[in-house]
Order: sequence, then C-alpha cells, then structure tokens
Amino acid sequence: MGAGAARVAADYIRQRVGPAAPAPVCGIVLGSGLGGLADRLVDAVRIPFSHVPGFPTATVAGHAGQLLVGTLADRPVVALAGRFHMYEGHEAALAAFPVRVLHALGAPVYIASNAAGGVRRTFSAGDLMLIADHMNLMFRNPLIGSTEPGDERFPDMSDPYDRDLRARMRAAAQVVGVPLHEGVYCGLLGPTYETPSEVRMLERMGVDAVGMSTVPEVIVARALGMRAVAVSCITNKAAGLSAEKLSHAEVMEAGKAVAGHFEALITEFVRQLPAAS
Ligand SMILES: O=P(O)(O)O[C@@H]1C[C@H](O)[C@@H](CO)O1
Ligand code: HPA
Repeated sequence: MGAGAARVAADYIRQRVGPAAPAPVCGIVLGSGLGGLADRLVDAVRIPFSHVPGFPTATVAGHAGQLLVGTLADRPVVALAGRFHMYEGHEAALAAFPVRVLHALGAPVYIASNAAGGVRRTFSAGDLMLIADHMNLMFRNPLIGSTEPGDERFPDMSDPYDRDLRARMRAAAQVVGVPLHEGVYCGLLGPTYETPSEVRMLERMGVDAVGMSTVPEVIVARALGMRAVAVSCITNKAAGLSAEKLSHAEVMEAGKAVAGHFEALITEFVRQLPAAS
C-alpha cells in the first residue's frame, strides 16, 4: 500500500469533493470513542471507508469508518472517524495507509488520537495525554519492504512527535482550559488487553500509556516528512492497576465522556495551526 495506491485514493477523494477544495492544513485520525469531533466539521463531505480505493472496511465498534473533508475552526481539514488496526488482520503498511492518503491530499501535519490504558499510576479515566514519544512493541514496521521513491528509507525517529506542534498543543490546552499531561505511548498488537505483569513491565520501561494503534501511522508520517502530533485519551487504568476488568464498551464510554475536552483541544490547535506548517 504505497504512494501509487495513495494517489489513486486521493484522486477519488478530490473527485468527490470537487477540484476547488483547498489543500487540508492537517489530517486527523479519531480513535475509539473520539469520533464525535467529526460532527464539528462544517460543510463536510462524508465518504464511507468502503468507497475509498484501497481502504478496507472498519470493523471495530466505535470507529464509524468515514473519511470527512470539511472545515474545522474555518481551516480545511481531512478527518478519519476510525482507523485500521493490525489486530484486525491488517499488515502494518495497511494500518498506516490512511496517512499516505492524507499526505497525497497535501496535508503537511498529521494529528493522531487514540484511546489508551493509563500505565502511569496517577492517570485515571478521562485524562488526556500528549504523546511525547512512543515505543514500538508491535514488533512490526510499516516501512518493511517499502521501496517507495518518496519514502525516507531510514527515517530519523529522535523527534517523532514534533516539538513545535507539541508546544502548540500545550498552548491550545491552556487557551481552552483543558488539563493536558504528557508522556510515552507504547503500541502493542492487541487485541487482548495486557496482563498485570505486562503492565508492570511497561511501567518499568518508562511507558505512561498503552494502546494498539498510532505507532505505524506516525512512522509513515515521519517517512513522508509530515509533522506528527498525537493525543491519547486515557480511558482506563491499565490492567492490574485497578480492580476493574477492561472492556471495549468501557473504553468507548470513557472516550465519549472526555469528548468535550478532546474536541475543544483539537479545534483550538487547528485554529492556531500556521497555514504552511
Ligand atoms: O483506535 P484506538 O487506538 O483509539 O483504539 C483503542 C485500542 C483498541 O482498538 C481499542 C481497545 O478498546 O481501543
Ligand atoms: O488498557 C488498554 N490497553 C490497550 N489498549 C487500550 N485502549 C484503551 N485502553 C487500553
């Protein structure tokens, strides 16, 4: 799933929205329970994933499976309500394919969001965490085998979550009065949640939040030279850190409960995004 396929998908999307549509200032992927931001887009053209060439169908509850082209805070954006996970049976390259499409549509900035379990003991459901860095414990890389001409073959990952964009996200949080933590996200394959022993291991490794996505997407964004920024919604304490059993229903509920804060934060961030970033 490389640049050629992404161009085909982007051409289809452009044809759906019309040639006069401006290039997006960013592309946004909305994680589990966070799809409500899509309803904030104005004059949105909604395209089901199943219509976009190369996209599989979204199979996870809480992922609407729609690509939207519209404006947020008067800025042109593309948003994906839903994503593809490797635990759905997809290769890492396919999980990250939407980022290639966002790039082909001209988005210079990639904004990821996800639901995640809080490994940092002070985290509780409803906290938002700006991702400072990630660990790839999926042991898959979407660039394996890629010989795409536009791809950096050996991308630098010393600053995967762009320093300037993180500062802008912190500033946006202050403007809208939303508490924003910052920490390290670890991507695991899933779909099982972690065991308590795994969570203790992650804690010792320096992980603050654990989830099942985002990492392949950000790797591809970096390989394409896009600037990336990401926010985790802590939907639960990670396994073993509370007496609660984990369920996807609880994850979606917690995502919806924090939706107001999350949407205000991302909307303000997009409002402040420079035109050519
Ligand atoms: O797509 P995200 O990363 O937001 O979804 C998380 C990880 C799993 O897909 C699911 C587990 O409940 O939520
Ligand atoms: O506890 C979790 N672990 C992994 N992924 C998750 N997504 C939401 N919560 C979790």
